[in-house]
Amino acid sequence: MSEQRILVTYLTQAKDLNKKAQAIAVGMTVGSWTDLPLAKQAELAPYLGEAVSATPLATLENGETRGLITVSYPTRNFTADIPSLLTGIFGKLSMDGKIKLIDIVLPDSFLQAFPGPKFGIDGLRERLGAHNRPLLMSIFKSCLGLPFDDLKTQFRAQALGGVDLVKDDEIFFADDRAPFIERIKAFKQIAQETAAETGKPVLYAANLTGPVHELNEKAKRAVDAGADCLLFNVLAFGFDALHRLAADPDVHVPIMAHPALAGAYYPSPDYGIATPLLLGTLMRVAGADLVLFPSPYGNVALDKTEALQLAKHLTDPLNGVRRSFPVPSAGIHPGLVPQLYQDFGLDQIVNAGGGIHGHPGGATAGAKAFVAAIDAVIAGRTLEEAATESQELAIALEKWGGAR
Ligand SMILES: CSCCC(=O)C(=O)COP(=O)(O)O
Repeated sequence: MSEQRILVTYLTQAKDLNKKAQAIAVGMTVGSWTDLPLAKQAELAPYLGEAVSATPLATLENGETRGLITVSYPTRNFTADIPSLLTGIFGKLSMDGKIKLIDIVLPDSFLQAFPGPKFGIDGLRERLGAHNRPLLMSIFKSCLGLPFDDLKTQFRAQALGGVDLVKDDEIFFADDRAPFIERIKAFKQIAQETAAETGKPVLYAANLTGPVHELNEKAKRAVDAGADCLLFNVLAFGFDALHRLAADPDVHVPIMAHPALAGAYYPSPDYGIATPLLLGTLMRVAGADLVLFPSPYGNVALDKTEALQLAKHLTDPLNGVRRSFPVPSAGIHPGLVPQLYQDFGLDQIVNAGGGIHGHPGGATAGAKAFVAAIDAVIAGRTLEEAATESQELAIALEKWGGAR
């Protein structure tokens, strides 16, 4: 059977897109080709990249063509990890003029080396016993420097409002006032108390930080202490750190990927890595169970087409790799729930920090407003109708308005 190849698509510009694709295929693999003696060519042929296609999109004022090119790479060129993949297909190329990495299609033989999410959408729904609605998550605002008791109060308030998950802020590292393991134990205890009151479980996602070689050990200690979920700043640590956590059988809790630093990669139309690949395919393949990304509506907005494509990359069939939960975030308030539902559907997590804590009635009321909004869209009702039965939602709509 012939070796399966990795297909890589780039957006670039050149006088001749076909020639550029050929130059990349050779330059990113064996380095030079036509000048080599025939015997050497035969020896190196199994390692040679191939130009697959060139699709022009526009002719530029300087006479160059802007377009998509696809190059295929033999899987034998890589070790089965994302650092080798990214370096091999885009390492020095990322610094060589206008070129953006758009998509990677990994063959089965290569994908098998990656864990993918341990739990994914179905596993997380199972843990929460919540199958027929978007989930709801709230974010501590703020964490840093607060006394432990304040954090406990914040956790209790969010949980009593009926959220499914509470996550740390991603900038919560200096936790000497509320140490990592102690937080996990304390919030677990509070979660048990609030579940007895509300009838709803709530999971706490603790921010996993520290030296990269200590992460797995720290994650295991968290699991032993009763951790429900881990928040992880994937791009700061590197995709391989996520891969190693997801592949570790002792770290049997869902991992939530935060997009911190992603703005250094995706916003340029000409450079970097496209968001559906960066925060979609790569996060999922490396093992993120939940992936936060900027929603198209908030204060840190992502282009809507890209956000929808990203969510598809997290949830479309991918050779048996579990689906990751899309978590469109930033600037989310209850009035946006119908829009979120229309755009991202059932399998998403509605996630809010300011939209919960900024409620005039406090975090419990803020969470209740979201619960009422989610129940309304699932029942096919308008928020205005639901607000006649939920004072918390009525107050939220008065403060933030409805969907834009
Ligand atoms: C840019 S996506 C990550 C969103 C995030 O981490 C966050 O804290 C959002 O907070 P908000 O108050 O805008 O809900």
